[in-house]
Amino acid sequence: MDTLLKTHNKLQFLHPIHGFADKVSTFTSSKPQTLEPKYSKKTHIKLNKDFCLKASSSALLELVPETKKENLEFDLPLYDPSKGIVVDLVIVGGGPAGLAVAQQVSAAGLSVCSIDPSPKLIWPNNYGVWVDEFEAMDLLDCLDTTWSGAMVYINENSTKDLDRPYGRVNRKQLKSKMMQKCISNGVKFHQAKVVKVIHEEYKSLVMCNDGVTLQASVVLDATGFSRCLVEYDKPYNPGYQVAYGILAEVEEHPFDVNKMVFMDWRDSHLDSNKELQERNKKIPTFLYAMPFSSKRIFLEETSLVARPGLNMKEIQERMVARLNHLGIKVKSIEEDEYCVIPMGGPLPVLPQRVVGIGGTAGMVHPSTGYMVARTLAAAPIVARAIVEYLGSDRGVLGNELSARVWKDLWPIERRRQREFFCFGMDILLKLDLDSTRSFFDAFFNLEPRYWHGFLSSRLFLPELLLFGLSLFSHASNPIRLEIMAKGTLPLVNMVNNLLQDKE
Ligand SMILES: CC(C)=CCC/C(C)=C/C=C/C(C)=C/C=C/C(C)=C/C=C/C=C(C)/C=C/C=C(C)/C=C/C=C(\C)CCC=C(C)C
Repeated sequence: MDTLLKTHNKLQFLHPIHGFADKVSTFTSSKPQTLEPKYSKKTHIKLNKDFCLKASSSALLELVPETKKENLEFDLPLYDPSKGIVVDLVIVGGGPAGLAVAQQVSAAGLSVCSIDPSPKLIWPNNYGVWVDEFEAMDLLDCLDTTWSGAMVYINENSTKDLDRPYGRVNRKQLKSKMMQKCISNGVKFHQAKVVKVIHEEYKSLVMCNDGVTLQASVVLDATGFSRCLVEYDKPYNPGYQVAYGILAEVEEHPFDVNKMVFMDWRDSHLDSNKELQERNKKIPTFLYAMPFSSKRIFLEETSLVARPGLNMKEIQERMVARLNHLGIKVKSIEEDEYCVIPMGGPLPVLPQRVVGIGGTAGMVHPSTGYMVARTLAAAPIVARAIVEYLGSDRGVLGNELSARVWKDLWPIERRRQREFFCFGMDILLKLDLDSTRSFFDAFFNLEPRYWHGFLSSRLFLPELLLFGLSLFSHASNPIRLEIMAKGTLPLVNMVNNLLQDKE
């Protein structure tokens, strides 16, 4: 993980592992002040048998072990700078997005070099996806746990039982699988950070912090939210998803191990702390949980989206209060994670010479913060475009080639879809706890094709309009009024943006 990007509302915004991007810009760490991301696995700290968290987040943080970075055991074929050859594609960032494109472009016989400061490091964070999304990409073997469905707790009296299987990504398996394919296809690796790119008419020079310069026909920026090379020309004003999560061994927990907890909006744990409760009513957080067994569970207190992002300490306090209330006694913590995910905001300049994918290319779902599945599904589109244009004898190179790849990545239908998702995010930003509950009550009452399609970016503008109308018709009168009052300006903005965006 590279550099501190910016400090915002006391939160530290870090690069994700280069290019890794669903629930991203996140890091696993033992202490919130730490700027370097850390990764810990199975380094439990064992506690007294009857230790129980008291109402303080510092007690929780004390359980977090010192972290160790875990690397994959691969002998990487290294790029040889002495040869001075022009490679077809240089990919900056070795996250899922970057490796997926590397794997697919190299499979077509083109030369590819992947640049990353830690190419063997296992990606941090617990990534969740809907099982059907990974099944469609033949990646079921990269899920280590699946649940037959998911629960949404709207409030103390109302729940939704979502009949859609959910899974946790096995990040080690996913990365190993991609690396193996890259290696057997002849991808070369260079361990460094990129500091600058200079473009000539038909090739680009990629300069690294170790003094090495690579020459490439195409450069792909897959560095996640660091937006290392891709340029933006509009003010950056995203919402922020902020979350704190722990993978813990507990004495017991109240959740069904066959269902993951997608959202728990209950707030009775804050009854005895009126100040926290008031703040939670204005900017609510929910619990997201993956119960692996009756004694091992991943728990994450999450602010869906806020601008500015919610303070991390506040989130930790809310989490501790919730765990106490639920009677969850944490015995040890395997790892923890801090997540700060920018959502929405403008797209990069389209087109531009450097090509992008993932967070750097605006691919986080603006209403949910999810990205892995969408990015992995976009990788073949980028790879196919690069192979088609670069491999053709039509002489498509330089700016023209990049423009065509960008067009394939962000065709008009996808840009319109994103506008609608940003409109959704603008509404979410304005909802307090009560309205958020009513909103999701209506959302999860929709026909599955609507809510599945919305969350998995499978609906395009005409269907999204039907989705919006259907949500409106399922909503209670107060939330309809709220959508009209708070959604009018975002709706006008969306319509303006849609009208201005020409093919
Ligand atoms: C990194 C890691 C590992 C982590 C991170 C953290 C977490 C855990 C996270 C989680 C998350 C989640 C769970 C999320 C979820 C989300 C969701 C569900 C979302 C949803 C959303 C929705 C929406 C936004 C919707 C919207 C709608 C609308 C806008 C509508 C409207 C309507 C109207 C206005 C009416 C009229 C009509 C038309 C327009 C046509």
